[in-house]
Amino acid sequence: MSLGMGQPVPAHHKCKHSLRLQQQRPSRCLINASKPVITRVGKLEPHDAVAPSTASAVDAVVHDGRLPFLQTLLQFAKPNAYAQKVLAGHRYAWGKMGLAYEDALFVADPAAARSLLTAEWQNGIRTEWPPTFKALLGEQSISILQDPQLHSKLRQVMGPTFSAEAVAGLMPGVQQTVAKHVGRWAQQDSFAAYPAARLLTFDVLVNQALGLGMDDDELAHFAKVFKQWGDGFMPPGIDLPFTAFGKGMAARREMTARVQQSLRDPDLGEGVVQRLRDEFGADSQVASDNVIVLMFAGYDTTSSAITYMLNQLALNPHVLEQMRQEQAAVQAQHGNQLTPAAVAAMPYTTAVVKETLRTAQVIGYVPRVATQALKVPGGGPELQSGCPFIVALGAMAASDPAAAAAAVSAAGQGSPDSQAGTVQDFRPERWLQPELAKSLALHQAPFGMGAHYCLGSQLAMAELTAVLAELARSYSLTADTDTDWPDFPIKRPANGLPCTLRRLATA
Ligand code: HEM
Repeated sequence: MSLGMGQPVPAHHKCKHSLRLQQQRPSRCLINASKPVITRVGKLEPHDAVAPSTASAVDAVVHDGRLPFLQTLLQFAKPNAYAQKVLAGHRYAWGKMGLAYEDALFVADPAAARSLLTAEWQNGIRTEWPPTFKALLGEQSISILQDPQLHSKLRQVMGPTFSAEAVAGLMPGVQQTVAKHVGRWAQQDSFAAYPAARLLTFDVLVNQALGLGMDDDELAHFAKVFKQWGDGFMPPGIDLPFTAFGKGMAARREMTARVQQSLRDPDLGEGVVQRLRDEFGADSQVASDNVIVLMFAGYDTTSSAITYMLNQLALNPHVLEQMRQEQAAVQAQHGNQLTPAAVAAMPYTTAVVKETLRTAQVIGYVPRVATQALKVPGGGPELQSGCPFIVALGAMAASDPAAAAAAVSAAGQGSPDSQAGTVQDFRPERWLQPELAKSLALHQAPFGMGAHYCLGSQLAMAELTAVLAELARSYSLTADTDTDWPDFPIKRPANGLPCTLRRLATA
């Protein structure tokens, strides 16, 4: 799901003081701000990866990452990059957020972030969405609702569809859908990867995961409706027929009507839609809001990741080559089906999926608000009730010393492609090095953490794996990778990523 940092926070949750007051007296959001700001102390160092922060007075020091007004505009096009700029390599930073230019705490300490999000309901932490998100997703959707019992019930009802076992059962359909779309891509001289990946993930979602039974025409129509709906999330959210938000709301009404048609269908097959209906009733808003939120959460995110993966493969042909060898061995032993045993026999391909998610940072941050006074665990600062904060997943991932360590070790071995040696280098093999596992597990959280941990992570991994297997087994790939990647409302290539696929003579 894409999350909006560059969005106004509702007034009742704002820290009320101005920037000028912030600089003159202790912040309402940050009790320890009266201490002197010593930015060096809070900086993430490589040893932090293996020794997560423990209670310590010095950790409470927060970097002052408040940027000049013009620089805060970066949050609207590249909020993940903005969060990293505010943090500037520190565990915690005090930065500006949203149209209203509010103060928020940015958190990049992996242990503290995990601890905060794991117990978020108990700690009075809530997801904090701007009004456009609430209106477009629905007040009763799992991401928006503020009732812990209903949240837990929804996870129980929807979870079984997305468990590892259930996704293994969906895999034949996912694999078939992927083969159909990739085959169509290869029939064109060139195709734009981003819209093509969107159509693929929409197909998987509505027909495999949700069982809504859309044919190609309806699929193409609702993919457009969905785009119109997605465009509505951009602020300022004025509900008129000609504004993006107004058109988004019209799209939501059309989607709700289509979802309700399935909910009321007596022949509806087994699955998550049927379970929502049985639990909450065919006409309930809880059921329809949560079918829609599943589409929202699973569509843009996965298509963004697939597109970024194609970009990385085009830039790193040796990775595709290495997967080809692995896939040939897997096919020889397990046949063509991506059974659990076959997937378990492809560690390098799985490492490519993980490295894609690490470098793509599809969701670079998750926004929250403290609804009661809160001490950030592990010696972090204190927040007062009403203070917004951002868990900066992207900054955390980028501070992972395992990334830099792999680059350094590859350079030491004289690897030909190791000159750059930065954490952004695409090196799937880092996931196969046992000595880096602890650090990667601590810092990499592409699917979030804790109470709101991504419900569809297994499905997303399955889709990425199926695309990689299909490409490596049967196609060569080139792409125009010379493009910018804005990341709001979702990370995507400005040029759509024109690609060419050719079927291998041996396929
Ligand atoms: C690469 C693809 C994906 C990424 C990177 C991703 C990432 C995330 C993240 C970071 C969160 C946590 C948000 C928060 O803490 O506020 C989340 C939540 C969620 N995701 Fe995903 N996701 C992906 C694919 C999917 C798919 C395929 C589905 C299902 C079809 C899905 C369903 C959900 C749902 C329902 C939630 C809300 C869970 C809750 O609030 O309890 N996601 N996702």
